[in-house]
Amino acid sequence: MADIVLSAVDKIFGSDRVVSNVDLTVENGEFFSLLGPSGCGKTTTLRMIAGLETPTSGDVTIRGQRMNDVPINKRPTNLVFQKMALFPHLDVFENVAFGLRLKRLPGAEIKRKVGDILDVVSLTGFEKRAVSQLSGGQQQRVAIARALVNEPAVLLLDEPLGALDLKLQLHLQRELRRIQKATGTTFIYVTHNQAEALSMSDRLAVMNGGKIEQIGTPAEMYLRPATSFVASFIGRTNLIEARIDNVTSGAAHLSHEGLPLSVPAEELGAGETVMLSLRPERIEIRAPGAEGIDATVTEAEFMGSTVLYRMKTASDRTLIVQTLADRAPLRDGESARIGWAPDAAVQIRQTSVAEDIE
Ligand SMILES: Nc1ncnc2c1ncn2[C@@H]1O[C@H](COP(=O)(O)OP(=O)(O)OP(=O)(O)O)[C@@H](O)[C@H]1O
Repeated sequence: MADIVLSAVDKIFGSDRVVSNVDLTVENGEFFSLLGPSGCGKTTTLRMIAGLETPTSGDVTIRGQRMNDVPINKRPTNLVFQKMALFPHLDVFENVAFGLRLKRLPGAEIKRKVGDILDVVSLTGFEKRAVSQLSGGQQQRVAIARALVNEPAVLLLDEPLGALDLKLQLHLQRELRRIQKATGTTFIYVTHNQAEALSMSDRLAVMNGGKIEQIGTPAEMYLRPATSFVASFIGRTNLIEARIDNVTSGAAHLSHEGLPLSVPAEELGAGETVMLSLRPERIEIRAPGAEGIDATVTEAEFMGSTVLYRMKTASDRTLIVQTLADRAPLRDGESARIGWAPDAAVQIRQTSVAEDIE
């Protein structure tokens, strides 16, 4: 059963439509991320699921029940923010036990539940520790334990790792994924960090300007982006606009920089202009004289296992090329033969292009 369904949800603040016609289904037990740049409406969407905001129009349904008018404390959801306020005067055990004490559960049951959840978040042995004596990552795990101990059907997480350093973020990403699988809780995770969303999610939605651009698995989003925004926001890409030369048996043929490309044709015809995404790793550096074109390195970025080049072609176009760092890197100004397989690009719809934030 779907845990959460948003249908035609709009949120308007004053004259700003910050969430626009959002349709979304999250399945039971899924790790689902809302990914997008700052201000795209992902937090507002999460807050409407939590009950902190009311949709201007459309419906939010959780486990088959329409939630629009259900107050936050009556929803089967719990929220974890970037900076969780723990109770500084209570120890770890009491911070986690807080919600259970409010429910007046028997002491033995509270002890068992808190013990179980501290085990899940790898904090067994920290029960009596003051929260002020914990690291940032440990505090965030206490916050997550406090939310999970109430056994919510859905845990809503708004950039919960945003305030932590990179190493801790990477560690807790894996921990969160493990916790989610161990408890089977549905997670809806808001982030602007594409690497985080790709590595953790079963599926994700990319939002831009209040709208959902695409929903899919991480591999689908990367390998078959639907729009120019998704192609440029998730990973890097070369966006190519080209005219179709001819169409044969379901494939449209065109060329870029004189090299052939083809995409499944469906409803395309010769002469039409299409937009394609050609990932940097699909462009190969070839031996001198091999089939391809010559291009000159204008910038080389050594990234460890790979090298990223910006290369200029004879017609003064820049292509981004990424190769394994298994050969001596090309230097600025050096020229090389490059090429690609005809099926290296995918067709996309033109929307906006994500700004390079790196
Ligand atoms: N209560 C409010 N009143 C007016 N405008 C708001 C309110 N809350 C959010 N907004 C606006 O709605 C837009 C979307 O905000 P939202 O917080 O949902 O974005 P976001 O994608 O989560 O961004 P970020 O990652 O920066 O938090 C922003 O332009 C924001 O300024």
